Amino acid sequence: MLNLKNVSVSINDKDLIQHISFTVPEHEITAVIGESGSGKSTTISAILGILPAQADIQGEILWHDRNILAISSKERSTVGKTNFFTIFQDAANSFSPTTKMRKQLYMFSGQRLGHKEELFLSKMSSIFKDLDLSEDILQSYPFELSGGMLQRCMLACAFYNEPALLIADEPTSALDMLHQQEFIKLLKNLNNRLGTTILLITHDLEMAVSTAQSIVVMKSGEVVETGQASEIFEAPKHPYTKRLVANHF
Ligand SMILES: Nc1ncnc2c1ncn2[C@@H]1O[C@H](COP(=O)(O)OP(=O)(O)OP(=O)(O)O)[C@@H](O)[C@H]1O
Repeated sequence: MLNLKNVSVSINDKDLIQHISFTVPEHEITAVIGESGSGKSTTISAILGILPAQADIQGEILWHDRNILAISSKERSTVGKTNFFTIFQDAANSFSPTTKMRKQLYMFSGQRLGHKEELFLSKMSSIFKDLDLSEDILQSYPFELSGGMLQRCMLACAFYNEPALLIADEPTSALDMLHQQEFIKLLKNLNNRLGTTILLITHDLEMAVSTAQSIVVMKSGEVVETGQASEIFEAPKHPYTKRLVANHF
């Protein structure tokens, strides 16, 4: 479904990622792992079409066999809006501090799909129950909620949108261990229940192996290894992956 072929990004002649190729199979969870600066965020920005204006991008990003790098920015934005949903690292930064959660959650879900507020409230209320979130949250400002709650609110929007592809960019790095585990459980639940394809970006190999079916390992702007999570864990091939596995387990 999502297929990156030979994707390279440079800014002012500096190579950020080089000849990246990997596939994100439909209905599966794929994790991209790599140390800081390996090019994970650049890869996500390339998929979402949010690279800085001065960036030069080469290669193909195929969404259901359609190269989204070769279509107009208007078409691209429609493809993104109707198929992708992204959860970023720190949910607190995704919400405006001066607007109550009800309005913001509506904006990220019901409004995005053209739903009236009534429909939004009934659908969101059942999602809140599933995620064990109190409806009082709707009347709160973001600063009144914990990081874990805000991140779960973003996930509630993902459940609402039922995107074909959910991109989760280091979604648990601002959470403590307990909330990390809870969040990953909910992410798996979304994948199980709705068949949502998930691209999880993380620097945590342990989380990648326990969450994803496939893993893409990045280092210095390149993909050095891809494979089933069990293969990567049991028989890593690239020296960098071997080091990662040895250090984590
Ligand atoms: N706008 C930019 N201009 C120039 N260089 C950039 C820009 N954005 C990122 N880079 C460089 O590109 C490389 C890849 O960065 P990127 O943020 O994609 O890595 P990452 O794996 O996501 O790291 P992290 O886990 O720290 O977010 C790094 O060397 C970074 O300094």
